[in-house]
Amino acid sequence: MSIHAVSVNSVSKKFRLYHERNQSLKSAVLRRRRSVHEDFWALQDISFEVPEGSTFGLIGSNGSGKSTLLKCLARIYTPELGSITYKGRIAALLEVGSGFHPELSGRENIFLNGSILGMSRKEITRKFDEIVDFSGVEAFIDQPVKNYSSGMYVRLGFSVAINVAPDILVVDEVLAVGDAEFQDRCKQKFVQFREEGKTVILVSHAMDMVQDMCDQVAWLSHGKLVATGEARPTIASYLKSVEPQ
Ligand SMILES: Nc1ncnc2c1ncn2[C@@H]1O[C@H](COP(=O)(O)OP(=O)(O)OP(=O)(O)O)[C@@H](O)[C@H]1O
Repeated sequence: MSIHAVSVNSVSKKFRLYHERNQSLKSAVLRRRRSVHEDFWALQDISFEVPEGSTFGLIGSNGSGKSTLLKCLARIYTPELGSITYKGRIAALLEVGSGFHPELSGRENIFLNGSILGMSRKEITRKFDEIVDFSGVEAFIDQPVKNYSSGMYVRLGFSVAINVAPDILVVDEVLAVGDAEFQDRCKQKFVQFREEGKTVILVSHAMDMVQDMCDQVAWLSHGKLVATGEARPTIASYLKSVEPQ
């Protein structure tokens, strides 16, 4: 029986879409404080399991709910319905620069981001050199990160996230921002993760990369789960579904 690193149980996530939001006190009074909105279910009744030690991809067209699901997995969003259970420590790398303060230096941000991700100061100090080495931004480590390029942000963010020694690493499309050499290094790191029995969950539109790296995928469409399964056949079905007729 395989052990699950993550179990997603009937998860639904709703957003409120405002049509006429009250922008002023006057409009609030005139409309008796009611804003006009409708509920939009970005995820509906999603259930699947991610086997421990696997690399797992989320695929689907634009707006299908992949990033929303990743944010639920990273506990940034709380689903209205359903639950997610985890086995182990989770670290997430979602948006370029998330968890970084622009005015602080790279060095200070390593400590800030590391502690947000659950590392102690001692642990960060011990891993500091390794984090900087992997990121390749040592020449700029004492510059405020607001002066970094988006690739440099991602390098540093990814480097901190993998050094948290997570059991589960959740990564959004951000890696696409890094250059080819950095992407290669990240891929090698994912392979090493798998060998160490760790779990990676990633979102990407690069189907060749997903096929290359993932054991299994979940395919989303309009907030619903179409299929989960072995990467190759599931990606083939997804690509067939989006082919022009
Ligand atoms: N904060 C939000 N408020 C309202 N609607 C949102 C919010 N975030 C996402 N949505 C909506 O939820 C749906 C799913 O969005 P999501 O970003 O999860 O899709 P995605 O599959 O990651 O898309 P892409 O491939 O373009 O990155 C979209 O219709 C989007 O407009």
